[in-house]
Formats: sequence, structure tokens, C-alpha cells
Amino acid sequence: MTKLLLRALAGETLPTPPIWMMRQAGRYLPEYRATRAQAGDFLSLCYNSELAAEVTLQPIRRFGFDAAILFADILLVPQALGARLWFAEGEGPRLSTITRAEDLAALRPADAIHGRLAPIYETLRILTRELPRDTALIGFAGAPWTVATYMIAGRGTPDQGPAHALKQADRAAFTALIDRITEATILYLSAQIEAGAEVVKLFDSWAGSLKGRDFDDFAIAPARRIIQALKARHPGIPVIAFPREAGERYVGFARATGADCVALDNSVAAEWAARHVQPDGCVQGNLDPRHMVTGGPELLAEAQRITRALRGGPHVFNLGHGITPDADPDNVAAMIEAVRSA
Ligand SMILES: Cc1c2[nH]c(c1CCC(=O)O)Cc1[nH]c(c(CCC(=O)O)c1C)Cc1[nH]c(c(CCC(=O)O)c1C)Cc1[nH]c(c(C)c1CCC(=O)O)C2
Repeated sequence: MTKLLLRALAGETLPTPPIWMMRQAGRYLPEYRATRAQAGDFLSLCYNSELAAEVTLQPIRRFGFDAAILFADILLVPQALGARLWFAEGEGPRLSTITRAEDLAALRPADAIHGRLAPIYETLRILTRELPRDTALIGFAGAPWTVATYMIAGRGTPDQGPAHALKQADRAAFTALIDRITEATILYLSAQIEAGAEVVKLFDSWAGSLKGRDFDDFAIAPARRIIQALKARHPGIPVIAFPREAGERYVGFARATGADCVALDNSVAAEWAARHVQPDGCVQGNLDPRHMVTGGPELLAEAQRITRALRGGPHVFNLGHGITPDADPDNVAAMIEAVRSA
């Protein structure tokens, strides 16, 4: 196995960690903005396999990352299940809402998603041909809770209030929605692997708002179900789980779900993670994305501190969340240099 990312995910402790970045294909890159303009809008870009493959490759050409992540979005699954989806320019995603059992009944069955998602599988097939041979290809999906928060509210929400409210008011409908997304996610990720994804990542961006038993039931249980199903069908494919802002619940998350790697946001210290999370396996993270805007000696010091803190076990270097549109590409190059010389 020569790809560094696959070696780290298999549990190998490496002298230099593999590096990639959440949202590495994005608006901070002028070449991304040009291709997005050519596609027309963000969703058209996601469904244009040639152009989606092109923007996936852009950060690989520019920076030589160790991994490429499929260009798509976690909200394509709700759309494939029959929700209406659009992006309000400068505001973020909007969806038709799920607030009653009838809304749920109107969704398509999980196995009806592939027609709509076929262009995404084609993007992966193009990438398997075009990526440099040392670059690993990552597929992804949103975790059921995070996807449900958008489907219920019809948009991003600061506290996921509408999803918590439905969970309280109509547990049966809420659970049925989580189950439908879970089933669709298993089928979607399996198809991504069949199209060439060598690793898959589950983004649970709002896991941190689930407390106590809710965290067990709606962050851990669906992830475990998805990972078990994927391991049964594709035993060699590693899974990265990202229960963002899980805090203390990062401890034991890999063991509880079967994930090969846990991605850390930047609210936990790398030194703490080395002691409490890394003994269970690979960790990914966790530089604050704000350093990609501010740069300077602080960026270098932080990148090196994280690299050194996690050097005693398997580690994938990454940001704690996605790079922002106001980031400076020169800071990305400086980060990579700092990690590789730490
Ligand atoms: C919650 C979530 C979404 N999408 C995603 C998440 C989970 C990760 C996280 O917490 O950020 C995941 C995602 N979104 C995108 C990717 C592609 C791969 C990558 O480079 O990381 C991935 C892995 C592209 C994107 N997804 C989006 C963009 C920006 C769209 C544009 O070009 O205008 C990109 C590059 C849009 C998007 N998509 C979503 C939101 C809330 C937004 C609007 C916010 C924003 O504009 O940054 C939903």
C-alpha cells in the first residue's frame, strides 16, 4: 500500500501524516470560482460530472494533497429522496420541510435514489482515471442526524431547534426519517465505493447538539448501522467519522461505531486527543480554519504543535472544519510545508 492516507487509516504511525483539507475545492480558489461560473451555479456544478471532477482535481494540482474528496454535497441525498433543494445565493441551502408524517410518506424509498445520483458516481469514475497514483479518493455523505436537521427545518439552523422539536413531538416520524436517511446513505456510499471511492467519510456536523441518550441513539447508532453494512459489503474500505463538537463523546466513538478514524473539530486539544481518542485508532484534524485566513507565525506554530502532539499514533492532518471563502491559498501552501517539516 503506497497511498499515505490508506496507511494511516489502516493504523500505521507515519513520520509525516497525510494531509488534506475539508472544503479543499471551494471559493477561496480562483480556479474554482471560474469553473463554478462555467457550470452556472453550485448544484449544476455538483451534477456536472466533468466539471465536478475538474474542481476536485484543482487543489490536488495546486497543493499536492494526499487525498482528493469527491465534489458534491450532503444535501444531494435529501434531493434524491424527493425533497426540493436550492441554494439561496449568499445565504445557504433551502429545502422543502418535513414536519408531519405525511411529508415523510411523500418521500421516495431509499433504493430509488440512484437515478438522480448517477452523475455523482460518474464523477468518481472520472477521478479514478485522472488522479495521480499516490492520491487517495474519498467519497462522503452526511450522517443521518445532520441531514435530518436540514430536511426538517428546510435550512441550516444555529441550534437545530426544529429537529429537536420534532424528535420530542413525534418520535415515530422522527425515527422513521432517520431510518430512511440511514438506508439511503448505505446504498449511496456503497455505490460510491463501487464507482471508485477508496475511503468514505460521514459528516455529522451537528452531532454536538445531541446530548446523553440522544447522542447514543442518533449519532452513534445510525453511524454504527451504516459502517456495519458497508464493512459487510466492502470489508477493505476504511471509514472516517466526523461527530463535530462531540467533546467528551469523541472518547470511544470509533469503538462504538466501528469507524477506522475519528475526525476532530478544533474545539478539542490535540494533546488531549492523543491521550483519549488516538489509542482507539487513527485521528484526523484539527487545525482551526481561521489560520487559513490569518496565516503568519501562529499558523506555522499551530500546524506543528498538532503534528507533534499526534505523532505517536496514526494521524491524518486536516482542519477542524471547512476552509472558508476568505482564506488565502498561500496560507494553505505554508501549512503543508509546516506539517511536512515538523
Ligand atoms: C453541512 C454540510 C453541507 N455540505 C457539507 C456539509 C458537512 C460539512 C460541514 O459541516 O461543512 C459537506 C460538503 N460540501 C461540499 C463538500 C465537497 C468536498 C470538499 O471539498 O470538502 C463537502 C464534503 C461542497 C460545498 N458545499 C457548499 C459549497 C459552497 C457553494 C458555492 O460554491 O457557493 C461547497 C464548495 C454549500 C453548502 N453545503 C452545505 C451548506 C450549509 C452550504 C452553504 C455554506 C457555504 O456556502 O459554505 C451543507
